Amino acid sequence: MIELNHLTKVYHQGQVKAVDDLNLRVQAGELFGFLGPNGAGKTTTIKMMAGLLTPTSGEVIINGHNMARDPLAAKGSLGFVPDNPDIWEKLTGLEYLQFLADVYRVPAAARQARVEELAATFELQDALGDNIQSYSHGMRQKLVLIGALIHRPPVLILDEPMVGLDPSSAYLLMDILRRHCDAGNTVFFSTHILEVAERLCDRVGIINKGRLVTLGTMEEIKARHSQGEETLEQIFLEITGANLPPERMDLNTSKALNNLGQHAIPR
Ligand SMILES: Nc1ncnc2c1ncn2[C@@H]1O[C@H](COP(=O)(O)OP(=O)(O)OP(=O)(O)O)[C@@H](O)[C@H]1O
Repeated sequence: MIELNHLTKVYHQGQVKAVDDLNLRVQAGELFGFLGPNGAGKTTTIKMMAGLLTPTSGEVIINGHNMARDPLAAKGSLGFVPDNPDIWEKLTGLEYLQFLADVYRVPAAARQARVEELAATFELQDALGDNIQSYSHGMRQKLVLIGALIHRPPVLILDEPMVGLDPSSAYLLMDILRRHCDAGNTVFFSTHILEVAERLCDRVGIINKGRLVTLGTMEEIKARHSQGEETLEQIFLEITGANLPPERMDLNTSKALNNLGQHAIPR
């Protein structure tokens, strides 16, 4: 479970309020999508949730542990995938995973089986002996994902996890996120791919200029913000005040969806 209470982050001695009094609860078993235009405050929120940034005020509670008061327990309860998979390039994939398994105190007896299972799921098993510097962006992203799942965290937080993944890997990731939730865990991820959020998430929240502007299931959001058949993209444009025509608004969205091709998005 994730709980954010009055979470606020101010940069530049008060000139930029990146996150403004954010209140949110994401339950166990819930897959939550965090949407917002560029600069809305998504990464800042996620970095505070992961314990990488100190809030100006407010609190983050992960699986019942307060991030400020009990950071080890809070961080031990979460897996984190940052928006850029910058990892130690001189290590092999396996060394990187062993290091994370040490950090998260994964019992030695369980380690090998978990690494093998996750590497097989992401089809990375043949590359684990190679230096990370030889990995493609997508392979690095997969390795970071495996590292984030190595300790079976009850809370998984991901910042734009679909970026850089090919269609089948993106599909695989969505399936894994859904299964992680169905096993009773909490998943929170930011995305620009609105249709992925629409099809995959139990609830979504849209942040704009640091404030949570709407929150709920797709049905709830549509009932609240639309008169008829608007898509999430149209609602998003309307409530974030973006005024580009939909076909130009988010090239990532249409490109990513084209890439996904005929893959059905798992529910
Ligand atoms: N280290 C920083 N110092 C000063 N301002 C910052 C810093 N990091 C972010 N900001 C500002 O805070 C606001 C929110 O940024 P943030 O990166 O959280 O948005 P985002 O929703 O993740 O954007 P994007 O979708 O483009 O990644 C922006 O106005 C940004 O310029």
